[in-house]
Amino acid sequence: MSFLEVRGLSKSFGGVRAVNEVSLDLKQGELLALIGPNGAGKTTCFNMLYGQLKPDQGSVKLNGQELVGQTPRKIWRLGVGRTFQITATYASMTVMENVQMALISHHRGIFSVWPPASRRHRPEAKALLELVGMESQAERAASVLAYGDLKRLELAIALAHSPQLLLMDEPAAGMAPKERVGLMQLTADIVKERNIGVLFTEHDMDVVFSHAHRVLVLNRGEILADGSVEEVRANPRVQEVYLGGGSTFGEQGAGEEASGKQEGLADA
Ligand SMILES: Nc1ncnc2c1ncn2[C@@H]1O[C@H](COP(=O)(O)OP(=O)(O)OP(=O)(O)O)[C@@H](O)[C@H]1O
Repeated sequence: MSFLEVRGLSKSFGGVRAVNEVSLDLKQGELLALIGPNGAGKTTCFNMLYGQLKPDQGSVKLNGQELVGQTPRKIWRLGVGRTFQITATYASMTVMENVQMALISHHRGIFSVWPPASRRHRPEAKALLELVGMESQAERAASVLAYGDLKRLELAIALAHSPQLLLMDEPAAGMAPKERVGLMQLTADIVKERNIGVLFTEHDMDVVFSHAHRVLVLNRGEILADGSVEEVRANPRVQEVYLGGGSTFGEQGAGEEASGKQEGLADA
């Protein structure tokens, strides 16, 4: 059963209809990709789901509770986490301290002098670092981490709040191909193990086709297709939007020529 129900979400900026009557459902344990060409409305959708942007109309229900009109803080409290394209960590703190701070916030801790933050929630923080494969780097400063490790740390921070729904904004952007596969496999494992729902945007089609359980295609603010990887790949309208109708998703390298920012449209 769907725990996230989005109905008729719309947003205009002046004369631009950025998102038009978008509806979607997400189940627990599902990894749903939201894809579309540049300017399709993906970020606008994410910002509305997370309360950073007020929709002109529509509804976003998490377990039946309306999120539209709530602040991002309240939405976060209700169980929605988000990771961003630009990782948000405290550079001067260690990896462990970053996760501890997130746990203090989750447990509504007060930043009192005693006990010091460095002693709080250590076992829980350690378990989260183990989950994302970062336990060996726990005492390193976040500032010296490789980009891929920063993304893993960001995931641990987002999970510290035990979200039911995780919104991931281009999680694999800027990563080397091997790191991308590793991060997405980790995300897929976490989705399964914790039975959470993940909605992610992505321009790298290899990442989408290898890991998404279902794919939603946006074009000019409207949903063009919603289905399994196989259904979406075979959809002529999707191929038209991405590749100008001149090729298919299965053809090596076709995507880069036709769609600028889109990457890796070869067979996943
Ligand atoms: N704050 C804003 N003010 C005016 N227009 C905006 C604003 N935010 C987005 N838009 C417009 O809304 C449309 C959808 O933009 P959005 O950023 O949601 O697309 P996107 O699919 O996330 O694109 P990209 O893949 O390039 O990040 C675009 O035409 C964009 O120019």
